Amino acid sequence: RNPPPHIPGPFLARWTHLWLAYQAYRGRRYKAVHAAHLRYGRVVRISPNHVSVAAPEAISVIYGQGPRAPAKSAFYDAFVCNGKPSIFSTRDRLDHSMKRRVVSHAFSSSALQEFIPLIHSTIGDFTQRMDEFCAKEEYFDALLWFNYLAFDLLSDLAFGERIGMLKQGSDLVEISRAGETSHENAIALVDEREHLAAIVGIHPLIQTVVNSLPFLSGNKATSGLEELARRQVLKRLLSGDHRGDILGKLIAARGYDVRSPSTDEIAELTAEAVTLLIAGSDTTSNSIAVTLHFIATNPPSAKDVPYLQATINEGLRLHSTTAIGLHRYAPAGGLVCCGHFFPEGTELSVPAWTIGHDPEVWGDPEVFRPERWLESKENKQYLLAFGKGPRACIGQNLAYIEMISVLSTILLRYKVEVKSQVFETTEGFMHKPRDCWIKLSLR
Ligand code: HEM
Repeated sequence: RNPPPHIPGPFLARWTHLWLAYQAYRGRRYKAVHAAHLRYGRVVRISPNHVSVAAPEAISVIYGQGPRAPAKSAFYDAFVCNGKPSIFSTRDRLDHSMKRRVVSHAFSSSALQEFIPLIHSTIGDFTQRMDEFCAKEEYFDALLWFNYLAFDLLSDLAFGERIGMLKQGSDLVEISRAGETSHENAIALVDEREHLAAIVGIHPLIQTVVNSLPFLSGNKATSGLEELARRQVLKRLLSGDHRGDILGKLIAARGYDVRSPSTDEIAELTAEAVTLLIAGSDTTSNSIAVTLHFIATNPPSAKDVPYLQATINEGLRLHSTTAIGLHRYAPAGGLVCCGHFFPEGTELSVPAWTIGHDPEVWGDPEVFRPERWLESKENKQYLLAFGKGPRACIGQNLAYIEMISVLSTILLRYKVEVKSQVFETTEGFMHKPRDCWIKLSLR
């Protein structure tokens, strides 16, 4: 079942999963895998049973459609919440198609049209808070505020109620554990859960050992987020409301009786709610922060919506919000990719950061040049920020609406100065900036 023995890779990675797990622990997996590709070539072993393929032609093979499409690997078990796989973490093809059909109601173009006034109203509140920073004429960490905005936006669309971070100017949320209530930072909970999952997902044994240690901060973060999501789900069910929020659409599509939901139904909705909270907030806010940084540190240019969308794509590529390769298994009968045969069960991935920085694909990959997206529509097939194939991001259109609305509001209303020309990043499952210090003044 192991991949062919001649595939090169870092010495330790040939023998143990701990090499990759250690890189993930250090928050630099994408850098280590990229360095391995520079040294060993396009096809590299990054764990005893895992081969990273940094070739554009591998994208449609490893993330392909159809009955023999490689399925998500056991890596995703680390993202299962409450013992119930969500649309994101389920590995079973049938279960996934059924969930995707149900969830897609909430992301259809008519649903997105309904969401636009809600998005604008939350951005209105965000703008008020930004005006206060303008008046202070001081640098502030805008990443925090993009996070508050994204959480409020997402909770409004998902549960029909904003968590209220913009209003309180903080991400503290109430969490009850074993009868005790405390206030915890929601953003830290998301970061810790995501980071832990990205490490332990690398091998089932690591998952078993780490999951048995409930005192670890990542495990506490998981239970905290589950509790937060379960509370929102119960509140939403008990309200008996018929609002068109994402949870409402899920409940309707499933035909659940909101007056007497079963434990199983609550667990399922909670798993989807945690996924929405994590997948929909952190990702968008980090992408907004890096794109704003790139805009502020590069010469000003035309500002219409297609150009802004091109700018966002360039930010997603250059920073690579999704930087690691997303894990898949070679299907029954194996798979041929880039001239190699991989037996069934070989873990395979295409490293998003490496593809986003491949000179053969982009020509000048280190240059921030939004025009490349207007020059060629072909480029989109190499942008891995939203994944590809049947498991690609279902929230992609919503994310673009959010990012375009927020960035155009900021750029039209304020002049933006960044404190530093460079930003430091870290990596959990997603690749994110550590902060985004800016100063705003009214135009
Ligand atoms: C810039 C913003 C975003 C980025 C970069 C992003 C990235 C991704 C990626 C890379 C995947 C595929 C993961 C994999 O194969 O392992 C994914 C899946 C997913 N995303 Fe997003 N996402 C973003 C915004 C959103 C939003 C706003 C939502 C919802 C509110 C969302 C919900 C989901 C869901 C539910 C999945 C699982 C889809 C499936 O397996 O069928 N995402 N996202």
